[in-house]
Amino acid sequence: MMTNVEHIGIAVKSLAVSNDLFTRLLGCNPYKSEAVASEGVTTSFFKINQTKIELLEATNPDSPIAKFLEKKGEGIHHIAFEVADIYAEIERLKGEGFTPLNETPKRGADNKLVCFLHPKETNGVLVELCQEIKPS
Ligand SMILES: CC[C@@H](C(=O)O)C(=O)SCCNC(=O)CCNC(=O)[C@H](O)C(C)(C)COP(=O)(O)OP(=O)(O)OC[C@H]1O[C@@H](n2cnc3c(N)ncnc32)[C@H](O)[C@@H]1OP(=O)(O)O
Ligand SMILES: [Co+2]
Repeated sequence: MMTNVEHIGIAVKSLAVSNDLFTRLLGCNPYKSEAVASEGVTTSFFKINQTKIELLEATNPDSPIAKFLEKKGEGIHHIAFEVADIYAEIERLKGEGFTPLNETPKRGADNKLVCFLHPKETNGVLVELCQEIKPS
């Protein structure tokens, strides 16, 4: 079950430039910056009440963010939905005819397990599912 929009991902050319821009825009500082090597990105996160914005900068030319910037330029890259049980949600979506890009959830930023759906299946919007990793 999807519970809420967990974050909106925005592809940027330069985190330094966009951190400054979003700090002035939102009136608050990013609360964390985190590199996720497996995705070829460095992120920074802003939070206003329950709304999270994830800025993403590419760390190598093969990164999905580098490709996106090349084709579409800076802008909204994905919408991430929080799910209660990512494994169950992947099975539910497969039953609805979707093909997750990664059937096995992978480690994302900000202590989350994540899974993506291709934008060609979802009206041109890259969808991310994410579930918080709880301490065992
Ligand atoms: C920080 C970790 C994590 C978190 O915890 O929050 C993240 O958010 S990581 C974010 C970066 N990682 C990903 O995006 C992983 C999932 N994405 C992918 O696997 C790929 O990007 C893709 C969606 C499969 C596309 O890859 P590929 O087919 O190799 O790229 P192309 O450049 O050839 O694009 C094909 C086609 O799709 C369009 N496209 C690509 N990305 C997007 C997008 N984000 N939104 C909308 N459309 C997208 C692209 O424009 C091409 O369209 P056409 O040119 O019309 O064919
Ligand atoms: Co994301």
